[in-house]
Amino acid sequence: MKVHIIGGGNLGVAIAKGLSKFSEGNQITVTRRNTASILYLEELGVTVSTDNKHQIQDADIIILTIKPYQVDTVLAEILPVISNKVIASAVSGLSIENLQNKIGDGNSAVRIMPNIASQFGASATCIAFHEKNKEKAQNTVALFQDLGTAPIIDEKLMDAATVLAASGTAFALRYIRASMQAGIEIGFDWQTALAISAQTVKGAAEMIMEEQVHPEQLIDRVTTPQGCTIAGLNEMEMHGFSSSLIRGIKTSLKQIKG
Ligand SMILES: NC(=O)C1=CN([C@@H]2O[C@H](COP(=O)(O)OP(=O)(O)OC[C@H]3O[C@@H](n4cnc5c(N)ncnc54)[C@H](OP(=O)(O)O)[C@@H]3O)[C@@H](O)[C@H]2O)C=CC1
Ligand SMILES: O=C(O)[C@@H]1CCC=N1
Repeated sequence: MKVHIIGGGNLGVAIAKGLSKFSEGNQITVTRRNTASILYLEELGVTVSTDNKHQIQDADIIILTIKPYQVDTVLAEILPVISNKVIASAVSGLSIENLQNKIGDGNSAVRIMPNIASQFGASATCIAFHEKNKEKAQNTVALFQDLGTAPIIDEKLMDAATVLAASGTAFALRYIRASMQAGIEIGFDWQTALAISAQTVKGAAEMIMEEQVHPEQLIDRVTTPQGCTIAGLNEMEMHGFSSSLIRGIKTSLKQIKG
């Protein structure tokens, strides 16, 4: 597939790198105004351009990874030269209806919410589209399945998906950082503490995905009666571990909804 990514920043580059490594048979173009910092992508076979219209007529999917306030400018530039295109937008807060109105009936809007782990083929990319665009959205779904998981969700959950799956990457990293900091206090240098913390989170996530059970069932396998794990967990909960995460996620959601 010919994939045209407009907005070669944090997310656009992560998707381009992921596609170049985990998805076969694609030709990828990434655009931004100042390309100096992403020219290295050319070594991965990615075309880098400052021209948003560069061979865009040939694209099978146009992916928007720009900020919300950049959308109108970019669309004003590309709409005169495209027709019958799928435009997959990762722009947070931009509804399918709004995007479809902007791009007109001649093109099809799909909403995607990847995260930066796309780069490692490990994103949880939620995807939403209107029923009438179901067929046209299938290429997008296939593409993001190569970059991790790509559940199709009801659009009304898209803001929630943004917080859980995209912001969630930062939340998970903050857990790892805190664990690392504790690791230093109890005797490790930061590199060793970080490596242990990251691998431990990866292992826990792999168990959940493999066994598909409620986390508490696995936690029960770790918590020896009168042992150190339950003592630590109870102390964490006393200080609001779960409730602070839940409150943080709900606050993020409020921020998106405005
Ligand atoms: N970062 C993340 O983890 C996630 C982000 N998102 C959403 O994705 C979008 C992008 O986020 P993020 O990657 O973090 O933002 P960045 O600021 O890192 O990337 C946006 C890019 O767009 C480029 N850009 C701006 N104007 C234009 C233009 N006219 N034509 C072409 N490119 C342009 C900018 O480069 P230049 O200035 O050189 O043109 C910049 O590199 C946002 O809407 C965000 O909400 C969604 C999920 C996850
Ligand atoms: O923080 C943000 O607003 C964007 C959307 C999700 C991840 N980054």
